[in-house]
Amino acid sequence: MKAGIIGSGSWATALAKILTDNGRQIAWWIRNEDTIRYMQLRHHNRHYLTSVYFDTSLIQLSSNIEEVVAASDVLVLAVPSAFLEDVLLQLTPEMLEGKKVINAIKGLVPGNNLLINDYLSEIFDLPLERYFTITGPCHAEEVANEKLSYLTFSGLQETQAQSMADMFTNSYLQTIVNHDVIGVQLAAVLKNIYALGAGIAHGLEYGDNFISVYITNCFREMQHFLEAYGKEHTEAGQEHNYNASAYLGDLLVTCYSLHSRNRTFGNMIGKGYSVKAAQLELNMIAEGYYASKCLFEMNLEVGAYMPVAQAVYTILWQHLNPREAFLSLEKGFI
Ligand SMILES: NC(=O)C1=CN([C@@H]2O[C@H](COP(=O)(O)OP(=O)(O)OC[C@H]3O[C@@H](n4cnc5c(N)ncnc54)[C@H](O)[C@@H]3O)[C@@H](O)[C@H]2O)C=CC1
Ligand SMILES: O=C(CO)COP(=O)(O)O
Repeated sequence: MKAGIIGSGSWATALAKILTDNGRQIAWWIRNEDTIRYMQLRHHNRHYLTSVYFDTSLIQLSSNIEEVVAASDVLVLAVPSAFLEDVLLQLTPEMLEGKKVINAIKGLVPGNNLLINDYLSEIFDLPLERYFTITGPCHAEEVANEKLSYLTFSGLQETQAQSMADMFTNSYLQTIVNHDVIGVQLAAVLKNIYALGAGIAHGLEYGDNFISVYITNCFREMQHFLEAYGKEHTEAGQEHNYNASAYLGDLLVTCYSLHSRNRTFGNMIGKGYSVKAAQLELNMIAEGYYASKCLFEMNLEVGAYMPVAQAVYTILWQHLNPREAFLSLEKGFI
């Protein structure tokens, strides 16, 4: 099974490293011709995870996405959610016929608030049986340094998810499989919002004691949302272990790790930067910014009690003063 990676940011680069470290041939779509030429010449990505060197004899590099799709059995989506539509609009449903898709994006499609599987089903007729996700607490920078990490592969059928996971498993990368292909995506979207909020709290100079209480409450809120969403949208009677690393673990790492772009972005907001200034300074994508709006709109239908996610949305999109927002959150925490 040959994988085609779509995207060339830090996560795409980390996933390409894992696959090629495992001796796998990959096709890799990189938007920018200069980045491709540089990779061919110097064997690394000039912009992201620059310490990672590749055996380029294993890689078919192309800025033509059709070529990469045609050469692959399974596509790994790893562009930030905000650019996904632009990238995929270059494809047609026929080009995806028979292909499997692994979504590594932790976000919803902005504008229509769709989960990536719903978007792929609507536009490309991709059935959920051919759709898988990669989630879990895993910063690309630690993959670059081969620090032991765990990724969860989800799919409707665990045996198929296992065959996706097997391509990635190695000495520094353990894999876990589950069938909660919808729940893990929502957990990943939510944890980005909460990590952004943890950054805001940090920027406001709350201490470790408060932040642990904050995260505890976020975890409860995450479960409320997943349960409320699940009642409407997934098969009844499915039990989920929210204490697993794809849910709780990713919330923890993103709220605490200094690698987190969401936390860093939030920290700047807490310190008084405007959204625009924080985006310019970060120069990378904080998915939680887009996710907070998508989630707010989605929750108008789902109706879960989401005071933290709502506070983050109101700070970022409606200019609520972060200090005031956190003062009112403080009162409701347990
Ligand atoms: N970085 C990480 O440690 C992890 C990231 N993810 C997820 O992976 C996804 C991708 O994030 P990263 O690779 O970290 O982002 P990044 O900020 O490292 O890279 C951004 C990428 O977007 C590309 N880009 C910029 N403008 C574009 C445009 N107009 N059209 C198409 N592409 C454009 C850039 O060339 C670059 O490849 C996100 O959903 C993120 O949540 C998931 C797990 C870990
Ligand atoms: O998803 C991630 C870690 O699991 C990456 O989080 P950030 O986008 O906040 O860096």
